[in-house]
Amino acid sequence: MTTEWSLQEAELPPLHPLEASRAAFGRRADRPGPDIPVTAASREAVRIHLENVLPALRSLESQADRLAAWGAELARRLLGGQRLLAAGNGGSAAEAQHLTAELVGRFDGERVPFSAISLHAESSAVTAIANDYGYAELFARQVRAHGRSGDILLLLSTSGKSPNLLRAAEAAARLNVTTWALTGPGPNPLASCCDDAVAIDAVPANAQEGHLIALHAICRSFEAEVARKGRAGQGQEADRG
Ligand SMILES: O=C(CO)[C@@H](O)[C@H](O)[C@H](O)[C@H](O)COP(=O)(O)O
Repeated sequence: MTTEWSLQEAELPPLHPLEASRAAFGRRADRPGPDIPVTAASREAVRIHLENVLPALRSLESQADRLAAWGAELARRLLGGQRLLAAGNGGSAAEAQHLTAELVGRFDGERVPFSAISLHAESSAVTAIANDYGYAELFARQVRAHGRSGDILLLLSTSGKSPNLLRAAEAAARLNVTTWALTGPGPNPLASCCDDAVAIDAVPANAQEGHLIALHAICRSFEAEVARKGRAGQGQEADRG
């Protein structure tokens, strides 16, 4: 802050506590919501949505060990030079991309980058494949291009029925690429045809929110395993002197 600016600030009259809160948060602190009318239907829709977050969380909690196992296994594979491929449609595409960004960039601390690709984010390949081979082939073709034996393919879907994800799982199986499905309520075709699945027992939008929590949980386990392997490696180095 420059001296000039600090002088100007000091000259301002002190804000009333309510005004200060308004300035900080952009709305009046004595009201629960924005200064626009809210209908009973809107309020009820929001209440129900928030209420439906809990079943998604409970469903995730009951599958915590599987999420921990996925994170640890993902760490072992990526540390061994394998790759994560991920895909989804719409909101699930955004979730998949969130995970690959955590792995290529970083999640919660400094570490090496890992190989992870969101297949739907390859815009030129996506438009070309959809245009030339049809939307159902979108991910299967990319799995055949990028997938190597021992890689992991994570497929995200609320319905578990999207044909392009089902075809991708089939293509992966032929290449010995491990398939994991993160879906809405099971049973569903995608969860059934993948090697392993976490199916969240909640309405679709809330299941989709649950997917982000699941991905971050996987990242926690992933980083714990990466750190554990790092410490074990350092121990071996020290033993060798
Ligand atoms: O985000 C949402 C709904 O929350 C939508 O964009 C949704 O992801 C799209 O309709 C998808 O095409 C649905 O595909 P899927 O989850 O059933 O595989």
